[in-house]
Amino acid sequence: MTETGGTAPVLDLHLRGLAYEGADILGDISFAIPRGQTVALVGPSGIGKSSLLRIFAGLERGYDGTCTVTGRTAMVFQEPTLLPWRSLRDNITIAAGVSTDIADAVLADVGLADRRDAFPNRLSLGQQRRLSLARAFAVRPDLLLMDEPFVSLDPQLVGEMIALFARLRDAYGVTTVLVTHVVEEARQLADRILTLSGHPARVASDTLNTTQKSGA
Ligand SMILES: Nc1ncnc2c1ncn2[C@@H]1O[C@H](COP(=O)(O)OP(=O)(O)OP(=O)(O)O)[C@@H](O)[C@H]1O
Repeated sequence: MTETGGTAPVLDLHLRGLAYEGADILGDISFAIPRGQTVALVGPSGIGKSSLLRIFAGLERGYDGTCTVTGRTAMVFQEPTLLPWRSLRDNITIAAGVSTDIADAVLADVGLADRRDAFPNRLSLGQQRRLSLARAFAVRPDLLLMDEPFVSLDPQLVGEMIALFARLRDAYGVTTVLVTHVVEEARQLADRILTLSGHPARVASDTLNTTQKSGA
């Protein structure tokens, strides 16, 4: 999945620091992510993984440094954050530039084509997660940010979601940052594993993953 090919990185980070209420959370962290790469961001609870993801998403402004993202971002959260009063299709078309045709195509991609007029509260947890993935892919993001997207699912569903994500990522060729505390998920999905540690957090290791199972 890694395509460096001389193009500008999708993400270029030069962070000098992020503090909340006077407490230094993130320190000096610099790296770039080439187009097409899947990066797993790992580290202990509370280290600042979600904070870093929020910086990438443009949701966190109070940091020192620069973060340049080339193109569109989409985010998949731990919880699906769906709009219960809108149909599945309308949950997807709410994003700017997403037509009903695109919504229907992406719903078919995740196996929910026949449920497009249903409401999210009629879906199983697994279906809700699939809808959440569909919504993110529908905007054709240049950078997909996923914050523990497979948490609190049973092991069979985790396996299905990992396979679905890998299939969509390969089909759409999207660059991804996946926050996870599950080492096996990182090994299965990532081209590269960035580990945060310390207070304030820095990159403790940045390694290419040679054990990735293709197609998950
Ligand atoms: N808006 C905020 N205001 C104050 N402190 C915050 C805020 N957001 C996060 N923190 C603190 O910053 C630190 C890093 O939080 P963050 O959620 O980024 O960690 P994390 O590595 O994603 O943790 P986890 O794996 O448990 O989700 C934690 O100590 C957290 O309590």
